[in-house]
Amino acid sequence: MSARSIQTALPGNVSRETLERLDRFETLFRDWSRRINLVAASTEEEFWTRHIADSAQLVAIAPDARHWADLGSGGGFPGMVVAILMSEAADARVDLIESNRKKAAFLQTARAQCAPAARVHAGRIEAVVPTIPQPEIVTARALAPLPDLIELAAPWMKAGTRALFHKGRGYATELAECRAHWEFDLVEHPSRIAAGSVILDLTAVRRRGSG
Ligand SMILES: C[S@@+](CC[C@H](N)C(=O)[O-])C[C@H]1O[C@@H](n2cnc3c(N)ncnc32)[C@H](O)[C@@H]1O
Repeated sequence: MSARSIQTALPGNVSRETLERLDRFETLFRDWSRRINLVAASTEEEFWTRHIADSAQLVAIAPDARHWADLGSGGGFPGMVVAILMSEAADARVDLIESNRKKAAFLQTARAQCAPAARVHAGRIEAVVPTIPQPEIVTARALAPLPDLIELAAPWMKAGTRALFHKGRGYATELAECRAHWEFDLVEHPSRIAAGSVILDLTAVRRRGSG
């Protein structure tokens, strides 16, 4: 499978240059995967669906957003894929935060070769978030339960940043836990890739009792 063969799962019209960037990212990803764990080995075969298309579906939800930040980016999902898809937008910026030194080195290499819109921060989310200007969208996939994600992104979300969080089947319990401490507007987008999974779209987040 290649970038071209999953183009129907990608948002909008994806240019030839962007498809080439995605192909370059795959080559780099497979090369580095031989030395470090970038995703669970069992999912590498489904690179284009489980990782690229799963990440790319976010851009279809927020096509006009230009400044994104991705928490715990790992091997680049979803942040690096968003950054590649934004490559031709002059004003695009995607901040990727990853504390693992080797994964952050991979992300720096990918930025240099495939994704000029990406900015890689090798550090802990708690320390890096206050150093980044408020993004329009914050994302996270497979990082932490929803209550912890909201706490990590709270400095931005309380100021109006919209969150797009990938979540699997157990998300209803996590939402119920969040509602004990937070109020927010919610849209649940069914995943285009994984049956039963969702993209939780949270806006207007405020802590309960904060007035
Ligand atoms: C399970 S992986 C998911 C990676 C990627 N988002 C994905 O879906 O493939 C979680 C990643 O978050 C990073 N991480 C966990 N806690 C972090 C923190 N407090 N600050 C920065 N990165 C963190 C880990 O190093 C790891 O690479």
